[in-house]
Amino acid sequence: MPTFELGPNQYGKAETRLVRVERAAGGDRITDLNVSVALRGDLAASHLTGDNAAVLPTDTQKNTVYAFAREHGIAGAEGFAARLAEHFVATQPAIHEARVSIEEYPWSPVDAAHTFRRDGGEVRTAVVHHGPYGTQTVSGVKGLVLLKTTGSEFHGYVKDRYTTLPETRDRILATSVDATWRGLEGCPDPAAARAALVEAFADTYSYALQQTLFAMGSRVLQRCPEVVEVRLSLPNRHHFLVDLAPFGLDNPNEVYHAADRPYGLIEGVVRRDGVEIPEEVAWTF
Ligand SMILES: O=c1[nH]c(=O)c2[nH]c(=O)[nH]c2[nH]1
Repeated sequence: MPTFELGPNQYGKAETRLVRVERAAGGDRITDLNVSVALRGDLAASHLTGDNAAVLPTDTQKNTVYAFAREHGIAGAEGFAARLAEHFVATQPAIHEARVSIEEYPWSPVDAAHTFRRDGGEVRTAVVHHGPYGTQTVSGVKGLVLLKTTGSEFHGYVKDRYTTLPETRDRILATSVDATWRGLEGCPDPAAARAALVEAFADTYSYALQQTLFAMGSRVLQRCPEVVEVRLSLPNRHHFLVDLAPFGLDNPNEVYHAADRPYGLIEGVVRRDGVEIPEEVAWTF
């Protein structure tokens, strides 16, 4: 008779959508979040026998997210996530670790009163793990789309019998930045890190997206002294010059085909030298 055992497990309310309005005479402000809670602890009984004595319902977790937004405000995704994570561990004897992941959707005011415009597809991210190891915060940005029309070359690469790509001394460089960064203590300023990414993409003369990746990660480390590690995932959004010769037209770097796939995917981690970086807490299955 085969026997089975329960492996790692976690549970929680995923994707609680929360919009908070701060009403003010000078113009309202909104915070638009997608909050996911995951809890770990002594939860085997629920899985093995259906004994829910240690289970804080996911519905209650969702209510806690809304109640905390009212009681404590939000004041930054990282702080809000940490407050929630600490609450679940502090108040539930069976819960030893909590992870709160937040996606924040940025909105800009279109007037000085109460109308807003969603800022493209860009998302801010914050993930807080809280447990016996303390509190670890990983901040980030997803879908930050950047493009430069020049200042990018690509040549000198390996050529074999399958290579058709022409070398270029002038190309469009475009990407959609997914980045995370973490610090040794406290939570680094997410706006400063984001600004550093954009600035380095813009002012780095690029011979490869790989080089731009390192420059972007390095700039975050320069600008944010608390950050020890930056992870970047950069799809190369290829823009191919269209051959207009069949129509009797030249194409002096003007008309491009923006290909959506396949795309090169350049990924890497940039770390601060000589600093002991604590192992990242990441729950996986
Ligand atoms: O910046 C680039 N890096 C590459 O590795 C690569 N490969 C490719 O086909 N184009 C590019 N561009």
